[in-house]
Amino acid sequence: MASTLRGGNRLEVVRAVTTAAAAAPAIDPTLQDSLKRAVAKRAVELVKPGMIVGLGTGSTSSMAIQELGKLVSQGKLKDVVGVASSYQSRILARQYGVKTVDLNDVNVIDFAFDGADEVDASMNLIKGGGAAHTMEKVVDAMAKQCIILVDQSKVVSKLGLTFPVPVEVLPFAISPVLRALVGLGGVPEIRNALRKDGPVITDLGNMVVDVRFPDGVKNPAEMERSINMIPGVVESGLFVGIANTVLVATRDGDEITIVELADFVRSLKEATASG
Ligand SMILES: O=C(CO)[C@H](O)[C@H](O)COP(=O)(O)O
Repeated sequence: MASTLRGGNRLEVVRAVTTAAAAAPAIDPTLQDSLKRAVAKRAVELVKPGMIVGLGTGSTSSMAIQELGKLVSQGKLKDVVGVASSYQSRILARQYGVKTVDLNDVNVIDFAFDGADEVDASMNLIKGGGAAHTMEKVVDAMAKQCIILVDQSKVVSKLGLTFPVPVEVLPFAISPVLRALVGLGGVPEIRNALRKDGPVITDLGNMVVDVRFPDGVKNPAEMERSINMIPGVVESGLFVGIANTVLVATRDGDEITIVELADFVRSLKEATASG
């Protein structure tokens, strides 16, 4: 799968990959929605009848659940069941006619799709923009094949320069955890709800702390371990070694193209080298 990056698209992509500042959105929201829809459709083409499917959380995963529901209702995917990673994905699955089972009722998940907030060239991820990363990590890690769906603006050269690392924390332990995160070089901030006063409370009843790292995350595997070692931390939004495939939706002239991450990164480097 190859992608040719042209004109404004290339500049836009290069900016998304190299920028340290998040002042302006890296991508036009309408284009981003079209890219998300396209990659969501591609993901569900990979689902086979009889599969147990991990259902990610977020807008891209929501589109994939809708697309999955369409195929199920057309009778093209018999005996598919979903394992939800949040209330959002469970409710959507029900709404779109995808049966769900409890995670504890399955021994294996055949295939999981999920979104991400940032992806680096080694398929390390930042997740948790929707505060669902703890359950997502369990579902994604259990899958034989975990496929991550992103638009081009999510691909970065280094994690954490733009998006903070979300950390789910037991409310009981919030103060010591905040201090420990500072000790790791982070600038933590408790995430506040938008349409509720006070903090976001996750589906599991915990708080979320967004941790900024001024120079980005140097070693994602080490940082994931260090954060998860802090007593009171439930789970960090760094996902290392979980994704098997990352599909990137990119605009190619007037067309939307879906490419694998390695191809996307290669074409980006070629485009940058050729000026
Ligand atoms: O990790 C997540 C939720 O906790 C989402 O997958 C991530 O935030 C990406 O979301 P979107 O597809 O809406 O851009």
